Amino acid sequence: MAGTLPPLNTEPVFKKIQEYYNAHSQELVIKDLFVKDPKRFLKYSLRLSTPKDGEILLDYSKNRVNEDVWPMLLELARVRRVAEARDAMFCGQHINITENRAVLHTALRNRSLDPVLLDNKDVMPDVRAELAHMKEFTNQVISGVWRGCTGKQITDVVNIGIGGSDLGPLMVTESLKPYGKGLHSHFVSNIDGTHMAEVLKKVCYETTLFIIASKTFTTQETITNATSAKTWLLEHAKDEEAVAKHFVALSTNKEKVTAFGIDSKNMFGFWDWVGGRYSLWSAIGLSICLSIGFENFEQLLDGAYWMDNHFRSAPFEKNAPVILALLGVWYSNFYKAETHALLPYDQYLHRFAAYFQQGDMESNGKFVSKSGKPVEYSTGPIVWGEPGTNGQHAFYQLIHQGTRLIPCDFIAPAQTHNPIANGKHHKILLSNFLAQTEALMAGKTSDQAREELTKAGLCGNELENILPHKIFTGNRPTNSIVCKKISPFTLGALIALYEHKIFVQGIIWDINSFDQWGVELGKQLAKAIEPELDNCDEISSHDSSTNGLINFIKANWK
Ligand SMILES: O=P(O)(O)OC[C@H]1O[C@H](O)[C@H](O)[C@@H](O)[C@@H]1O
Repeated sequence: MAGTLPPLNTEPVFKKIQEYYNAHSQELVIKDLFVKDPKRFLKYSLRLSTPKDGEILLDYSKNRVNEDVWPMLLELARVRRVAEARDAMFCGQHINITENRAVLHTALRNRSLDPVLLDNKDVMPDVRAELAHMKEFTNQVISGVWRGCTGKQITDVVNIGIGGSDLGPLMVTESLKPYGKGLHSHFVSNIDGTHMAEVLKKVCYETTLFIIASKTFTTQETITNATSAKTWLLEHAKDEEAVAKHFVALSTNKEKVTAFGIDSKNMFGFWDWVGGRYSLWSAIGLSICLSIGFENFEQLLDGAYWMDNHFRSAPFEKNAPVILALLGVWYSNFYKAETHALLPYDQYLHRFAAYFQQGDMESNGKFVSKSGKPVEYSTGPIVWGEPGTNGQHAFYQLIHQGTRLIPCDFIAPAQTHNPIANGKHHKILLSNFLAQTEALMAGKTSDQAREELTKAGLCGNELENILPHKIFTGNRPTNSIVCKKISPFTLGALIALYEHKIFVQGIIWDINSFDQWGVELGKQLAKAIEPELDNCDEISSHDSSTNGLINFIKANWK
């Protein structure tokens, strides 16, 4: 395993980058860099030649990097021993040190015949057996061989899970809707009874399959929702035997699944070396299989596997996850950017940013290094975003003219699945995709704004008063990722690209990207509060704010 790293800010190359930033950051004006170097696009873009569904283009030329700083950033990845850490992950070392676990979601999409050894045992036979089980079940449900308790074919699938057991399947199912095989997919995650109640209004017990997705099978929201779904089914079916036809479980915890009343024959397993937020490639992907069919799920795995190999083999200067990671480090640690926006120009990708909010923020939202010492630099950014062009009419104002620097990734497919109105919609969508990164980079100078206002007939005080509001400082950095179309293969590759970006950043920041202790405290306190909501007694055991809130709720809930 890679040895201990010194604090990032003490690395000589980090200090060199800091010095460079202090002396030269004002000179890094992206539009000027393009003027100076006609080959800039070629130098700072990467065409990923995938074997299926076309190339993927990563254009990172609209960033505040030049030939001085970029090699130093690449050097930073080397001195932080990213390659060694990457190999340790792929080779099954226990890199999740606080839980003493390997991190092997890449084995789930290992499409080669090579073994993947974990503590000297090949995990691949178990992985393949689980995939075979998923395939068999998926085909049975889609073809109508698997039937509900009254003999009717399944028409609706309800995935009950939360966090990693919800966001991945939901995002992929939405992203790949054009590949749907006819079943209706629903997702219930929130403990708020409204989520379950609204889904139950839409489905019929005879034709609905509930998938209870939970790595631990102890998550309060999921178990409560699953219990309510079971009660609902039994109220209608009036037969305990119905559970076996309408409930399956996806989990690592056989004991708890059986205790819940789901037969282990109807359980799809995975392992503690699959992190929740990296689990869509495992049995947790069953709702994806049921939506798009098993062959398409395999394509998703193929795409991710292709990206895994790219990450493992490409030199850093041509390695897409490493490039994205280094740009993120540059803006987070030197420009002190707080956030990173993911902006897909594809309506099907409308949950992409939400998915990577968990992927990134749960992985890299850490304040201590692997050795347990507080870090003296910022780690994971706030990740957010909405699909274009909706975002343009909402929050892009701040990206263009606000006081904060917000690095953005723009993602678009050249082809749409829905070329309605003779492709007009997609042409407008792509024009906006292209215009935004150009506008963010180029901005609008005072002279340009003045000229426009003059042409519009303004002059004197009227012109001078409005002028400052019309200026765009520009120089706002973006990456553009373009693929041919959003296919299962391409999506698999895109997801793996971001997973590995997050991994590389975690290594550079020397944090454990694979635990999530930060979500525990709130759960503990909620457990303590729950019994206090059982009666109308006035509560005084907390701080006065929490007491006040509890007592207000109690006074108003009836
Ligand atoms: O799959 P489960 O065990 O039900 O866990 C669901 C989710 O809950 C936890 O609180 C974690 O923060 C997530 O990483 C996890 O994905």
